[in-house]
Amino acid sequence: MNDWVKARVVGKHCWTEGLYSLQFEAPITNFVAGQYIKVALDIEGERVGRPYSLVNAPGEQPVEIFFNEVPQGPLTRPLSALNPGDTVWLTATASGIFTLETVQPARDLWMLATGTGLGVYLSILRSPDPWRLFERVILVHGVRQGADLAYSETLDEIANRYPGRFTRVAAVSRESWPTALSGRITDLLTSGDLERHVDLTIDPATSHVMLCGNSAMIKDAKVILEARGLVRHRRQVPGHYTTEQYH
Ligand SMILES: Cc1cc2nc3c(=O)[nH]c(=O)nc-3n(C[C@H](O)[C@H](O)[C@H](O)COP(=O)(O)OP(=O)(O)OC[C@H]3O[C@@H](n4cnc5c(N)ncnc54)[C@H](O)[C@@H]3O)c2cc1C
Repeated sequence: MNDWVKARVVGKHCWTEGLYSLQFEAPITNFVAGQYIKVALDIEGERVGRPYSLVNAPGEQPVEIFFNEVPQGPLTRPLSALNPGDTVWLTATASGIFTLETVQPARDLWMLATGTGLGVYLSILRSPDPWRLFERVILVHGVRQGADLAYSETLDEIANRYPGRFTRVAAVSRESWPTALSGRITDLLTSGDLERHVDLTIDPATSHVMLCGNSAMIKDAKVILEARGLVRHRRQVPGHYTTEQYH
């Protein structure tokens, strides 16, 4: 059973066609960075809910999600039509284990995201956790078009707050973009271009890798990482990479 609470939309941002952030006034503060809530609307008499990572840090308001419209998706089309003042249902309790809670400290934390998978890392980056556990944090955001590179001001602020410790890499796969590497994250891993660009190597002795986004990226990245000796992290058996699959 979901513990639904009614929440009011207090902010909306459209980054580019079909790519949105929504902010809610809701009593959800007690969560671990990296967790998600469910967001629901009553559509034709039925409550349609889907999980969304929290973008805000624990204790910060407003509650925020980052999502893209999915053609024929039952929820995202009506969700993107909401405006400040409208109401939605949210689960009051956040869930999920894609957090840094059980991860062993290492030198480098690599956060690899495709599309809206960026959102979960914003919450983690805004929390004290990565800065307590890792010396260097490398965020890699893979998108199809340069216009999909959302939250750049937020990422600039984080870079300014942690000089020399935070590196952010954009990878754009379907067009050439001035500030980005060209290609998919997995291809840039295979070619070595990503690590050459950052001047760091993903290695089980020094790295923890988080993977968030679509199933193809996660499946291919797992193969690449395991070939290099990284093993999946589990609560009871610490390893080197963790995953959160959105679709
Ligand atoms: C733990 C978890 C956290 C998630 N967090 C986020 C988040 O922060 N932001 C976000 O945008 N989505 C997130 N998702 C996906 C989200 O829950 C919905 O599936 C998505 O927003 C589409 O909802 P829908 O009802 O319109 O379509 P659905 O009925 O959910 O899906 C319709 C079809 O679209 C595919 N699909 C789902 N999401 C996408 C996508 N983003 N792009 C392309 N195809 C997709 C599904 O695999 C399915 O085939 C998360 C999923 C999980 C499991």
